[in-house]
Amino acid sequence: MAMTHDTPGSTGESTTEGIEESVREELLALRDSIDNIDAAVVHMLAERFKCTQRVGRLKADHDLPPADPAREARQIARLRELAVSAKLDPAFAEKLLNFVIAEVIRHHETMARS
Ligand SMILES: C=C(O[C@@H]1C=C(C(=O)O)C=C[C@H]1O)C(=O)O
Repeated sequence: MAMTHDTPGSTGESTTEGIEESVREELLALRDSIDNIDAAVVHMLAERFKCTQRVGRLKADHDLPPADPAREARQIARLRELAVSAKLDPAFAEKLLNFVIAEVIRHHETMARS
């Protein structure tokens, strides 16, 4: 899953110059909320990885396999249902979860080797 994109804003120019004041205010207010949501996502992911690191330790100590495909299938089915009820594209929710799980499994594989 490609998680990067071009970032034209990273060179310093802003899209909020030269636009109507009320539009600019609404855009800035929405961006404030987006920044808060992004911060929450980072904090939630950090907590999730704290848990998965502990799972990885348990698995490494007890010679359990890094991945559990049956568990993943249940998580994906559940997340797709949650996405539908939240009006989020379930295919996107599945891709995102798979992306996170792939990283977790990579960590668990590293822990199993050490
Ligand atoms: C965290 C675990 O290890 C792996 C990672 C998972 C996850 O990130 O949710 C789920 C299943 C496993 O493939 C687990 O087995 O619970």
